[in-house]
Amino acid sequence: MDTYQSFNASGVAGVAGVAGVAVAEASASVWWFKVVVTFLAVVLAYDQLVYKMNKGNIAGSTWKWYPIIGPFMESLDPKFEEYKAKWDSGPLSCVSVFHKFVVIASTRDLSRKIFSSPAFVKPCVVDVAVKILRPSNWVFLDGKAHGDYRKGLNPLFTKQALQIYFPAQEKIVDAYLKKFLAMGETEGATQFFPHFREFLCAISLRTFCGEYISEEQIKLVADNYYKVTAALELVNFPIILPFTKTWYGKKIADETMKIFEGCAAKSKEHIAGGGAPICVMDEWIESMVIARKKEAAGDATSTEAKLLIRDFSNREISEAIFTFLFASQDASSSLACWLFQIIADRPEIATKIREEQLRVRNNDLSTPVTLDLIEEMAYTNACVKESLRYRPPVLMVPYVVKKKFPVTDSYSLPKGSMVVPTLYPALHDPEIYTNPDEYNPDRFMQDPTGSTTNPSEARKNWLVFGTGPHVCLGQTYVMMLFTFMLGKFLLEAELQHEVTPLSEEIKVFATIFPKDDLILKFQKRDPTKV
Ligand code: HEM
Repeated sequence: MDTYQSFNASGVAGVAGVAGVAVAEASASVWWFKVVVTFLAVVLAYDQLVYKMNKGNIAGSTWKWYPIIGPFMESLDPKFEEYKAKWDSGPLSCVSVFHKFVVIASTRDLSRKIFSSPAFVKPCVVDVAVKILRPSNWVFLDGKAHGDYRKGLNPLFTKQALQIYFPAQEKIVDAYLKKFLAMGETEGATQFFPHFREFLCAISLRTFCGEYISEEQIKLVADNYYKVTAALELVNFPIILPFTKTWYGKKIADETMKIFEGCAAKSKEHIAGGGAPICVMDEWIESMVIARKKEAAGDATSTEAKLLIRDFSNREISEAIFTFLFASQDASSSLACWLFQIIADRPEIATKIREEQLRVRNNDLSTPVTLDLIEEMAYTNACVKESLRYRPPVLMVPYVVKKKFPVTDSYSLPKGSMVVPTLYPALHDPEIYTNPDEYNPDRFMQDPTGSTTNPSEARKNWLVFGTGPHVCLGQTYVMMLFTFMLGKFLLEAELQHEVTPLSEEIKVFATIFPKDDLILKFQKRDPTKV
Protein backbone atom coordinates (compact mmCIF):
# COMPACT_ATOMS: atom_id res chain seq x y z
CA MET A 1 0.00 0.00 0.00
CA ASP A 2 2.74 2.34 1.05
CA THR A 3 4.50 1.38 -1.87
CA TYR A 4 1.40 1.85 -3.83
CA GLN A 5 0.65 5.16 -2.04
CA SER A 6 4.11 6.47 -2.35
CA PHE A 7 4.15 5.32 -5.87
CA ASN A 8 0.77 6.89 -6.30
CA ALA A 9 1.81 10.06 -4.55
CA SER A 10 4.91 10.43 -6.61
CA GLY A 11 2.81 9.48 -9.56
CA VAL A 12 0.33 12.26 -8.78
CA ALA A 13 3.12 14.68 -8.21
CA GLY A 14 4.71 13.52 -11.45
CA VAL A 15 1.46 13.84 -13.33
CA ALA A 16 0.90 17.27 -11.84
CA GLY A 17 4.44 18.25 -12.80
CA VAL A 18 4.03 16.91 -16.30
CA ALA A 19 0.64 18.59 -16.57
CA GLY A 20 2.18 21.83 -15.37
CA VAL A 21 4.91 21.59 -17.97
CA ALA A 22 2.34 20.64 -20.57
CA VAL A 23 0.16 23.62 -19.63
CA ALA A 24 3.18 25.92 -19.69
CA GLU A 25 4.27 24.49 -23.03
CA ALA A 26 0.75 24.68 -24.42
CA SER A 27 0.38 28.29 -23.40
CA ALA A 28 3.82 29.02 -24.86
CA SER A 29 2.84 27.40 -28.14
CA VAL A 30 -0.51 29.24 -28.06
CA TRP A 31 1.52 32.41 -27.57
CA TRP A 32 3.74 31.54 -30.49
CA PHE A 33 0.72 30.58 -32.54
CA LYS A 34 -0.81 33.97 -31.79
CA VAL A 35 2.43 35.75 -32.66
CA VAL A 36 2.73 33.90 -35.94
CA VAL A 37 -0.93 34.43 -36.83
CA THR A 38 -0.76 38.12 -35.92
CA PHE A 39 2.45 38.54 -37.90
CA LEU A 40 0.92 36.82 -40.94
CA ALA A 41 -2.25 38.90 -40.62
CA VAL A 42 -0.21 42.11 -40.48
CA VAL A 43 1.89 41.06 -43.50
CA LEU A 44 -1.20 40.06 -45.49
CA ALA A 45 -3.06 43.25 -44.56
CA TYR A 46 0.01 45.38 -45.39
CA ASP A 47 0.43 43.63 -48.75
CA GLN A 48 -3.24 44.20 -49.63
CA LEU A 49 -3.16 47.79 -48.39
CA VAL A 50 -0.05 48.69 -50.36
CA TYR A 51 -1.60 47.04 -53.42
CA LYS A 52 -4.80 49.08 -53.02
CA MET A 53 -2.86 52.31 -52.56
CA ASN A 54 -0.64 51.66 -55.57
CA LYS A 55 -3.56 50.56 -57.70
CA GLY A 56 -5.50 53.80 -57.26
CA ASN A 57 -8.04 54.23 -60.05
CA ILE A 58 -6.51 51.92 -62.67
CA ALA A 59 -7.82 48.53 -63.85
CA GLY A 60 -6.92 45.42 -61.87
CA SER A 61 -8.54 43.07 -59.38
CA THR A 62 -9.97 44.82 -56.30
CA TRP A 63 -7.86 42.68 -53.97
CA LYS A 64 -4.95 40.32 -54.51
CA TRP A 65 -6.87 37.03 -54.74
CA TYR A 66 -3.73 35.01 -54.09
CA PRO A 67 -2.18 36.78 -51.08
CA ILE A 68 1.48 37.81 -51.44
CA ILE A 69 2.27 35.72 -54.54
CA GLY A 70 -0.45 37.29 -56.72
CA PRO A 71 -0.64 35.74 -60.21
CA PHE A 72 2.86 34.20 -59.81
CA MET A 73 1.83 30.75 -61.04
CA GLU A 74 0.32 32.23 -64.23
CA SER A 75 3.52 34.16 -64.91
CA LEU A 76 5.51 30.90 -64.88
CA ASP A 77 3.65 29.81 -67.98
CA PRO A 78 2.60 33.02 -69.74
CA LYS A 79 -0.34 32.77 -72.15
CA PHE A 80 -0.97 35.22 -74.97
CA GLU A 81 -4.73 35.14 -74.34
CA GLU A 82 -4.20 36.16 -70.69
CA TYR A 83 -1.94 39.04 -71.75
CA LYS A 84 -4.56 40.17 -74.26
CA ALA A 85 -7.33 40.09 -71.65
CA LYS A 86 -5.15 42.30 -69.44
CA TRP A 87 -4.46 44.80 -72.27
CA ASP A 88 -8.18 44.96 -73.05
CA SER A 89 -9.06 45.61 -69.40
CA GLY A 90 -7.97 49.28 -69.52
CA PRO A 91 -5.32 51.73 -70.76
CA LEU A 92 -3.46 51.16 -67.49
CA SER A 93 -3.91 47.93 -65.56
CA CYS A 94 -1.99 46.33 -62.74
CA VAL A 95 -0.96 43.16 -60.96
CA SER A 96 1.19 42.58 -57.92
CA VAL A 97 3.50 39.59 -57.70
CA PHE A 98 5.43 39.00 -54.47
CA HIS A 99 4.89 42.59 -53.45
CA LYS A 100 6.28 43.79 -56.82
CA PHE A 101 3.75 46.20 -58.30
CA VAL A 102 3.49 45.97 -62.09
CA VAL A 103 1.57 48.40 -64.32
CA ILE A 104 0.79 47.55 -67.94
CA ALA A 105 0.24 50.39 -70.40
CA SER A 106 -1.94 49.35 -73.35
CA THR A 107 -2.38 52.41 -75.56
CA ARG A 108 0.16 53.67 -78.03
CA ASP A 109 0.26 57.15 -76.44
CA LEU A 110 0.98 55.77 -72.98
CA SER A 111 3.53 53.30 -74.36
CA ARG A 112 5.35 56.06 -76.26
CA LYS A 113 5.28 58.32 -73.23
CA ILE A 114 6.92 55.63 -71.08
CA PHE A 115 9.53 54.71 -73.71
CA SER A 116 10.39 58.40 -74.09
CA SER A 117 10.66 59.36 -70.41
CA PRO A 118 14.22 58.37 -69.40
CA ALA A 119 14.07 60.81 -66.49
CA PHE A 120 11.41 58.60 -64.87
CA VAL A 121 12.09 55.08 -66.14
CA LYS A 122 14.91 52.79 -67.21
CA PRO A 123 14.82 49.29 -68.75
CA CYS A 124 14.04 46.71 -66.14
CA VAL A 125 16.23 43.68 -65.97
CA VAL A 126 15.55 40.60 -63.91
CA ASP A 127 18.06 40.27 -61.04
CA VAL A 128 19.64 37.26 -62.64
CA ALA A 129 20.31 39.16 -65.91
CA VAL A 130 22.91 41.31 -64.17
CA LYS A 131 24.72 38.13 -63.10
CA ILE A 132 24.47 36.49 -66.51
CA LEU A 133 25.29 39.54 -68.66
CA ARG A 134 27.70 40.82 -65.92
CA PRO A 135 27.30 44.08 -63.97
CA SER A 136 29.96 45.82 -66.11
CA ASN A 137 27.86 45.37 -69.27
CA TRP A 138 26.93 48.56 -71.17
CA VAL A 139 23.21 47.61 -71.31
CA PHE A 140 22.89 48.43 -67.62
CA LEU A 141 24.04 52.02 -68.15
CA ASP A 142 21.40 54.69 -67.70
CA GLY A 143 20.90 58.32 -68.74
CA LYS A 144 23.85 60.19 -70.20
CA ALA A 145 26.29 57.30 -69.74
CA HIS A 146 23.98 55.08 -71.78
CA GLY A 147 23.43 57.78 -74.43
CA ASP A 148 27.17 58.32 -74.86
CA TYR A 149 27.91 54.61 -75.17
CA ARG A 150 25.03 54.22 -77.67
CA LYS A 151 26.47 57.01 -79.83
CA GLY A 152 29.61 54.90 -80.15
CA LEU A 153 27.58 51.82 -81.18
CA ASN A 154 25.07 53.43 -83.59
CA PRO A 155 27.60 53.70 -86.48
CA LEU A 156 28.05 49.90 -86.39
CA PHE A 157 24.50 49.41 -87.68
CA THR A 158 24.08 52.14 -90.29
CA LYS A 159 23.33 51.21 -93.90
CA GLN A 160 26.95 52.00 -94.79
CA ALA A 161 28.26 49.57 -92.16
CA LEU A 162 25.68 46.90 -93.02
CA GLN A 163 27.00 46.93 -96.59
CA ILE A 164 30.33 45.67 -95.19
CA TYR A 165 28.76 42.69 -93.40
CA PHE A 166 26.48 41.74 -96.26
CA PRO A 167 28.82 39.30 -98.14
CA ALA A 168 29.29 37.20 -94.99
CA GLN A 169 25.53 37.14 -94.41
CA GLU A 170 24.85 36.18 -98.02
CA LYS A 171 27.19 33.17 -97.67
CA ILE A 172 25.33 31.89 -94.61
CA VAL A 173 21.93 32.43 -96.23
CA ASP A 174 23.10 30.40 -99.28
CA ALA A 175 24.50 27.61 -97.12
CA TYR A 176 21.32 27.26 -95.05
CA LEU A 177 19.07 27.48 -98.11
CA LYS A 178 20.98 24.51 -99.52
CA LYS A 179 20.60 22.67 -96.22
CA PHE A 180 16.85 23.39 -95.98
CA LEU A 181 16.31 22.19 -99.57
CA ALA A 182 18.23 18.98 -98.85
CA MET A 183 16.20 18.46 -95.68
CA GLY A 184 13.01 18.91 -97.68
CA GLU A 185 14.09 16.12 -100.03
CA THR A 186 15.17 13.65 -97.36
CA GLU A 187 12.87 14.40 -94.41
CA GLY A 188 9.83 16.13 -95.91
CA ALA A 189 8.08 18.66 -93.65
CA THR A 190 9.80 19.15 -90.27
CA GLN A 191 9.50 21.47 -87.28
CA PHE A 192 11.39 24.59 -88.33
CA PHE A 193 11.50 26.49 -85.03
CA PRO A 194 14.86 24.93 -83.96
CA HIS A 195 16.30 25.19 -87.49
CA PHE A 196 15.46 28.89 -87.78
CA ARG A 197 16.97 29.53 -84.35
CA GLU A 198 20.22 27.87 -85.41
CA PHE A 199 20.20 29.69 -88.77
CA LEU A 200 19.62 33.12 -87.22
CA CYS A 201 22.27 32.46 -84.60
CA ALA A 202 24.79 31.55 -87.32
CA ILE A 203 23.99 34.74 -89.30
CA SER A 204 24.36 36.90 -86.19
CA LEU A 205 27.66 35.31 -85.18
CA ARG A 206 29.20 35.72 -88.65
CA THR A 207 27.95 39.32 -88.80
CA PHE A 208 29.36 40.15 -85.38
CA CYS A 209 32.59 38.09 -85.40
CA GLY A 210 33.31 37.45 -89.10
CA GLU A 211 35.65 34.55 -89.78
CA TYR A 212 37.21 34.81 -86.31
CA ILE A 213 34.59 32.42 -85.00
CA SER A 214 34.91 28.80 -86.13
CA GLU A 215 32.13 26.53 -87.43
CA GLU A 216 32.42 24.42 -84.23
CA GLN A 217 32.09 27.50 -82.04
CA ILE A 218 29.03 28.66 -84.00
CA LYS A 219 27.49 25.22 -83.53
CA LEU A 220 28.27 25.23 -79.81
CA VAL A 221 26.61 28.63 -79.30
CA ALA A 222 23.65 27.86 -81.60
CA ASP A 223 22.97 24.52 -79.88
CA ASN A 224 23.03 26.00 -76.38
CA TYR A 225 21.82 29.56 -76.63
CA TYR A 226 18.23 28.64 -75.73
CA LYS A 227 19.54 27.96 -72.19
CA VAL A 228 20.33 31.68 -71.88
CA THR A 229 16.77 32.56 -72.97
CA ALA A 230 15.32 30.12 -70.44
CA ALA A 231 17.52 31.57 -67.67
CA LEU A 232 16.39 35.11 -68.43
CA GLU A 233 12.65 34.57 -68.29
CA LEU A 234 10.93 37.39 -66.42
CA VAL A 235 10.10 35.11 -63.52
CA ASN A 236 13.05 33.10 -62.30
CA PHE A 237 14.77 32.22 -59.06
CA PRO A 238 17.17 35.14 -58.39
CA ILE A 239 19.98 33.06 -56.84
CA ILE A 240 22.07 30.91 -59.15
CA LEU A 241 22.03 27.38 -57.70
CA PRO A 242 24.12 24.66 -59.38
CA PHE A 243 22.42 22.73 -62.19
CA THR A 244 19.39 25.03 -62.32
CA LYS A 245 18.18 26.88 -65.43
CA THR A 246 20.03 30.04 -64.39
CA TRP A 247 23.25 28.11 -63.71
CA TYR A 248 23.21 26.59 -67.22
CA GLY A 249 22.34 30.00 -68.69
CA LYS A 250 25.31 31.65 -66.98
CA LYS A 251 27.63 28.81 -68.01
CA ILE A 252 26.68 29.20 -71.70
CA ALA A 253 26.87 33.00 -71.50
CA ASP A 254 30.39 32.81 -69.98
CA GLU A 255 31.55 30.28 -72.58
CA THR A 256 30.13 32.41 -75.39
CA MET A 257 31.75 35.61 -74.09
CA LYS A 258 35.06 33.74 -73.82
CA ILE A 259 34.75 32.83 -77.52
CA PHE A 260 33.98 36.48 -78.34
CA GLU A 261 37.03 37.64 -76.37
CA GLY A 262 39.22 35.44 -78.56
CA CYS A 263 37.54 36.85 -81.67
CA ALA A 264 38.13 40.44 -80.47
CA ALA A 265 41.84 39.70 -80.05
CA LYS A 266 42.04 38.38 -83.63
CA SER A 267 40.06 41.33 -84.95
CA LYS A 268 42.46 43.77 -83.25
CA GLU A 269 45.40 42.01 -84.94
CA HIS A 270 43.62 42.15 -88.31
CA ILE A 271 42.89 45.88 -88.08
CA ALA A 272 46.36 46.68 -86.66
CA GLY A 273 47.82 44.87 -89.69
CA GLY A 274 45.92 47.25 -91.99
CA GLY A 275 43.14 44.75 -92.85
CA ALA A 276 39.75 46.04 -94.09
CA PRO A 277 36.77 45.55 -91.75
CA ILE A 278 34.40 42.70 -92.61
CA CYS A 279 32.36 42.30 -89.42
CA VAL A 280 30.92 44.35 -86.53
CA MET A 281 33.99 43.79 -84.33
CA ASP A 282 36.34 44.98 -87.09
CA GLU A 283 34.20 48.04 -87.72
CA TRP A 284 34.20 48.94 -84.03
CA ILE A 285 37.92 48.41 -83.57
CA GLU A 286 38.75 50.33 -86.74
CA SER A 287 36.63 53.27 -85.62
CA MET A 288 38.64 53.37 -82.36
CA VAL A 289 41.90 53.40 -84.32
CA ILE A 290 40.65 56.18 -86.63
CA ALA A 291 39.45 58.27 -83.68
CA ARG A 292 42.83 57.90 -81.96
CA LYS A 293 44.66 58.95 -85.11
CA LYS A 294 42.38 61.97 -85.45
CA GLU A 295 43.05 62.92 -81.85
CA ALA A 296 46.79 62.65 -82.42
CA ALA A 297 46.39 64.96 -85.44
CA GLY A 298 44.34 67.34 -83.25
CA ASP A 299 41.08 67.04 -85.22
CA ALA A 300 38.94 64.65 -83.14
CA THR A 301 35.47 65.93 -82.35
CA SER A 302 34.67 65.95 -78.67
CA THR A 303 32.15 63.09 -79.09
CA GLU A 304 34.66 60.86 -80.83
CA ALA A 305 37.25 61.78 -78.27
CA LYS A 306 35.00 60.74 -75.44
CA LEU A 307 33.52 57.63 -76.98
CA LEU A 308 36.21 55.96 -78.92
CA ILE A 309 39.62 57.20 -77.89
CA ARG A 310 40.14 54.59 -75.30
CA ASP A 311 40.96 50.97 -75.77
CA PHE A 312 37.87 48.88 -75.23
CA SER A 313 39.24 45.67 -73.74
CA ASN A 314 38.53 42.31 -75.37
CA ARG A 315 36.34 41.49 -72.40
CA GLU A 316 34.33 44.70 -72.80
CA ILE A 317 33.88 44.06 -76.52
CA SER A 318 32.81 40.47 -75.82
CA GLU A 319 30.16 41.68 -73.34
CA ALA A 320 28.73 44.21 -75.81
CA ILE A 321 28.67 41.65 -78.64
CA PHE A 322 26.88 39.25 -76.33
CA THR A 323 24.13 41.84 -75.80
CA PHE A 324 23.69 42.09 -79.58
CA LEU A 325 23.23 38.33 -79.74
CA PHE A 326 20.94 38.41 -76.73
CA ALA A 327 18.80 41.21 -78.23
CA SER A 328 18.63 39.69 -81.70
CA GLN A 329 18.39 35.92 -81.29
CA ASP A 330 14.85 35.38 -80.03
CA ALA A 331 13.22 38.31 -81.82
CA SER A 332 14.79 37.41 -85.19
CA SER A 333 13.87 33.71 -84.82
CA SER A 334 10.31 34.75 -84.02
CA LEU A 335 10.14 36.96 -87.12
CA ALA A 336 11.53 34.15 -89.30
CA CYS A 337 8.92 31.64 -88.07
CA TRP A 338 5.94 33.92 -88.59
CA LEU A 339 7.12 35.47 -91.85
CA PHE A 340 7.76 32.16 -93.62
CA GLN A 341 4.59 30.57 -92.25
CA ILE A 342 2.46 33.52 -93.36
CA ILE A 343 3.92 33.67 -96.87
CA ALA A 344 3.80 29.88 -97.35
CA ASP A 345 0.06 30.06 -96.55
CA ARG A 346 -0.56 32.83 -99.11
CA PRO A 347 0.61 31.72 -102.59
CA GLU A 348 -0.77 34.87 -104.26
CA ILE A 349 1.55 37.01 -102.11
CA ALA A 350 4.49 34.67 -102.83
CA THR A 351 3.87 35.17 -106.56
CA LYS A 352 3.95 38.97 -106.16
CA ILE A 353 7.23 38.74 -104.24
CA ARG A 354 8.77 36.58 -107.00
CA GLU A 355 7.60 39.03 -109.66
CA GLU A 356 9.32 41.85 -107.80
CA GLN A 357 12.50 39.84 -107.22
CA LEU A 358 12.86 39.14 -110.95
CA ARG A 359 11.92 42.72 -111.88
CA VAL A 360 14.55 44.42 -109.68
CA ARG A 361 17.18 42.05 -111.15
CA ASN A 362 15.96 42.71 -114.71
CA ASN A 363 15.33 38.96 -114.93
CA ASP A 364 19.07 38.41 -114.60
CA LEU A 365 19.72 36.17 -111.59
CA SER A 366 23.45 36.88 -111.71
CA THR A 367 22.78 40.52 -110.71
CA PRO A 368 24.77 41.09 -107.49
CA VAL A 369 22.53 41.89 -104.55
CA THR A 370 23.53 45.14 -102.85
CA LEU A 371 21.79 47.14 -100.18
CA ASP A 372 20.69 49.60 -102.88
CA LEU A 373 19.03 46.75 -104.74
CA ILE A 374 17.37 45.58 -101.52
CA GLU A 375 15.93 49.08 -101.10
CA GLU A 376 14.20 48.68 -104.46
CA MET A 377 12.31 45.60 -103.16
CA ALA A 378 9.37 47.67 -101.91
CA TYR A 379 6.76 44.89 -101.91
CA THR A 380 9.05 42.29 -100.31
CA ASN A 381 9.93 44.88 -97.67
CA ALA A 382 6.22 45.60 -97.10
CA CYS A 383 5.68 41.86 -96.48
CA VAL A 384 8.34 41.90 -93.74
CA LYS A 385 6.92 45.09 -92.23
CA GLU A 386 3.40 43.70 -92.20
CA SER A 387 4.62 40.48 -90.57
CA LEU A 388 6.23 42.57 -87.82
CA ARG A 389 2.96 44.48 -87.36
CA TYR A 390 0.71 41.41 -87.51
CA ARG A 391 2.91 39.23 -85.24
CA PRO A 392 5.31 41.60 -83.41
CA PRO A 393 8.07 39.42 -81.90
CA VAL A 394 8.31 41.60 -78.78
CA LEU A 395 4.90 42.05 -77.13
CA MET A 396 6.00 44.32 -74.28
CA VAL A 397 9.16 45.79 -72.77
CA PRO A 398 9.51 45.97 -68.97
CA TYR A 399 10.82 49.22 -67.47
CA VAL A 400 11.41 50.17 -63.84
CA VAL A 401 10.15 53.46 -62.36
CA LYS A 402 13.07 55.52 -60.95
CA LYS A 403 10.92 58.21 -59.33
CA LYS A 404 7.19 58.89 -58.96
CA PHE A 405 5.94 59.32 -62.54
CA PRO A 406 2.69 61.22 -63.29
CA VAL A 407 1.91 59.17 -66.37
CA THR A 408 -1.66 60.54 -66.72
CA ASP A 409 -3.48 63.48 -65.14
CA SER A 410 -5.09 61.16 -62.61
CA TYR A 411 -2.46 58.49 -61.99
CA SER A 412 1.19 58.42 -60.93
CA LEU A 413 3.35 55.34 -61.18
CA PRO A 414 4.89 54.62 -57.77
CA LYS A 415 8.67 54.71 -57.45
CA GLY A 416 10.17 51.21 -57.62
CA SER A 417 7.24 49.71 -59.52
CA MET A 418 7.59 47.99 -62.87
CA VAL A 419 5.87 49.56 -65.86
CA VAL A 420 5.38 47.64 -69.07
CA PRO A 421 4.69 49.54 -72.31
CA THR A 422 2.98 47.21 -74.79
CA LEU A 423 3.56 47.03 -78.55
CA TYR A 424 0.92 44.56 -79.74
CA PRO A 425 -2.19 46.70 -79.01
CA ALA A 426 -0.75 49.72 -80.87
CA LEU A 427 0.10 47.53 -83.86
CA HIS A 428 -3.45 46.12 -83.90
CA ASP A 429 -5.29 49.40 -83.33
CA PRO A 430 -8.43 49.30 -85.56
CA GLU A 431 -8.57 53.11 -85.71
CA ILE A 432 -5.23 53.08 -87.52
CA TYR A 433 -5.13 49.77 -89.39
CA THR A 434 -8.24 48.65 -91.27
CA ASN A 435 -8.92 44.99 -90.37
CA PRO A 436 -5.89 44.84 -88.07
CA ASP A 437 -6.13 41.06 -87.62
CA GLU A 438 -5.69 40.51 -91.33
CA TYR A 439 -2.23 40.11 -92.90
CA ASN A 440 -2.20 42.66 -95.72
CA PRO A 441 1.21 43.93 -96.96
CA ASP A 442 -0.56 46.22 -99.45
CA ARG A 443 -1.37 48.57 -96.58
CA PHE A 444 2.35 49.50 -96.51
CA MET A 445 2.36 49.94 -100.31
CA GLN A 446 -0.57 52.36 -100.12
CA ASP A 447 1.07 54.40 -97.39
CA PRO A 448 4.50 53.98 -95.74
CA THR A 449 2.82 54.12 -92.31
CA GLY A 450 0.49 51.22 -93.15
CA SER A 451 -2.58 53.43 -92.64
CA THR A 452 -4.62 55.24 -95.25
CA THR A 453 -7.24 56.25 -92.72
CA ASN A 454 -4.91 58.07 -90.37
CA PRO A 455 -1.30 58.25 -91.68
CA SER A 456 -0.23 61.20 -89.52
CA GLU A 457 -1.18 59.37 -86.32
CA ALA A 458 -0.06 55.95 -87.62
CA ARG A 459 3.59 56.96 -87.44
CA LYS A 460 3.24 56.87 -83.66
CA ASN A 461 1.92 53.29 -83.76
CA TRP A 462 5.04 51.74 -85.26
CA LEU A 463 6.43 50.47 -81.97
CA VAL A 464 7.85 47.15 -83.23
CA PHE A 465 11.37 48.24 -82.27
CA GLY A 466 10.42 50.45 -79.32
CA THR A 467 11.17 54.19 -79.36
CA GLY A 468 13.18 56.71 -77.33
CA PRO A 469 16.76 56.37 -76.07
CA HIS A 470 16.69 52.53 -76.00
CA VAL A 471 15.13 52.06 -79.44
CA CYS A 472 16.40 48.88 -81.11
CA LEU A 473 19.96 49.20 -82.38
CA GLY A 474 19.41 46.54 -85.03
CA GLN A 475 16.24 47.70 -86.79
CA THR A 476 17.80 48.65 -90.15
CA TYR A 477 19.80 45.43 -90.04
CA VAL A 478 16.61 43.41 -89.47
CA MET A 479 14.68 45.05 -92.29
CA MET A 480 17.54 44.71 -94.80
CA LEU A 481 18.40 41.12 -93.90
CA PHE A 482 14.84 39.78 -93.89
CA THR A 483 13.87 41.55 -97.11
CA PHE A 484 16.89 39.98 -98.80
CA MET A 485 16.26 36.56 -97.24
CA LEU A 486 12.57 36.45 -98.11
CA GLY A 487 13.28 37.33 -101.75
CA LYS A 488 16.09 34.80 -102.06
CA PHE A 489 14.22 31.90 -100.40
CA LEU A 490 11.10 32.46 -102.47
CA LEU A 491 12.99 32.54 -105.75
CA GLU A 492 14.80 29.30 -104.98
CA ALA A 493 12.18 27.37 -103.02
CA GLU A 494 8.52 26.48 -102.85
CA LEU A 495 7.51 26.75 -99.18
CA GLN A 496 5.05 24.07 -98.10
CA HIS A 497 3.50 24.66 -94.70
CA GLU A 498 1.65 21.85 -92.95
CA VAL A 499 -1.20 23.78 -91.35
CA THR A 500 -2.34 22.45 -87.95
CA PRO A 501 -5.01 23.78 -85.56
CA LEU A 502 -2.13 25.33 -83.56
CA SER A 503 -0.40 27.12 -86.46
CA GLU A 504 -2.11 30.47 -85.88
CA GLU A 505 -2.02 30.17 -82.09
CA ILE A 506 0.63 32.17 -80.27
CA LYS A 507 3.14 30.54 -77.93
CA VAL A 508 5.09 32.89 -75.64
CA PHE A 509 8.76 32.00 -75.07
CA ALA A 510 10.49 35.36 -74.44
CA THR A 511 9.11 36.38 -77.86
CA ILE A 512 6.24 34.72 -79.76
CA PHE A 513 6.10 31.63 -81.99
CA PRO A 514 3.44 29.51 -83.71
CA LYS A 515 2.30 26.95 -81.13
CA ASP A 516 3.06 23.99 -83.43
CA ASP A 517 6.66 25.23 -83.97
CA LEU A 518 6.05 25.66 -87.73
CA ILE A 519 6.01 22.47 -89.78
CA LEU A 520 7.57 23.44 -93.08
CA LYS A 521 9.21 21.99 -96.17
CA PHE A 522 11.50 23.71 -98.65
CA GLN A 523 11.21 22.34 -102.19
CA LYS A 524 13.52 23.31 -105.08
CA ARG A 525 11.93 25.39 -107.83
CA ASP A 526 13.03 27.10 -111.02
CA PRO A 527 14.13 30.59 -109.91
CA THR A 528 13.67 32.12 -113.39
CA LYS A 529 9.89 31.51 -113.23
CA VAL A 530 7.31 33.49 -111.28
C1 HEM B 1 12.92 41.20 -85.35
C2 HEM B 1 13.98 41.53 -84.69
C3 HEM B 1 14.03 42.52 -83.56
C4 HEM B 1 13.03 43.13 -82.85
C5 HEM B 1 11.52 42.98 -83.04
C6 HEM B 1 13.66 43.96 -81.84
C7 HEM B 1 12.96 44.73 -80.93
C8 HEM B 1 13.57 45.47 -79.93
C9 HEM B 1 12.86 46.19 -78.91
C10 HEM B 1 11.33 46.29 -78.78
C11 HEM B 1 13.76 46.78 -78.10
C12 HEM B 1 13.48 47.65 -76.86
C13 HEM B 1 13.43 49.08 -77.30
C14 HEM B 1 13.04 50.08 -76.24
O1 HEM B 1 13.14 49.79 -75.04
O2 HEM B 1 12.61 51.19 -76.63
C15 HEM B 1 15.08 46.44 -78.61
C16 HEM B 1 16.27 46.85 -78.05
C17 HEM B 1 17.51 46.49 -78.54
N1 HEM B 1 17.77 45.76 -79.69
FE1 HEM B 1 16.41 44.89 -80.89
N2 HEM B 1 15.01 43.86 -81.96
C18 HEM B 1 15.29 43.00 -83.00
C19 HEM B 1 16.53 42.63 -83.47
C20 HEM B 1 17.73 43.14 -83.03
C21 HEM B 1 19.01 42.86 -83.62
C22 HEM B 1 19.26 42.01 -84.87
C23 HEM B 1 19.94 43.50 -82.88
C24 HEM B 1 21.42 43.46 -83.14
C25 HEM B 1 22.25 44.28 -83.03
C26 HEM B 1 19.24 44.21 -81.80
C27 HEM B 1 19.82 44.99 -80.82
C28 HEM B 1 19.13 45.65 -79.81
C29 HEM B 1 19.78 46.32 -78.70
C30 HEM B 1 21.29 46.40 -78.45
C31 HEM B 1 18.77 46.86 -77.91
C32 HEM B 1 18.94 47.68 -76.62
C33 HEM B 1 19.23 49.10 -77.01
C34 HEM B 1 19.52 50.02 -75.85
O3 HEM B 1 19.20 49.69 -74.70
O4 HEM B 1 20.09 51.09 -76.11
N3 HEM B 1 17.89 43.97 -81.94
N4 HEM B 1 14.92 45.64 -79.72
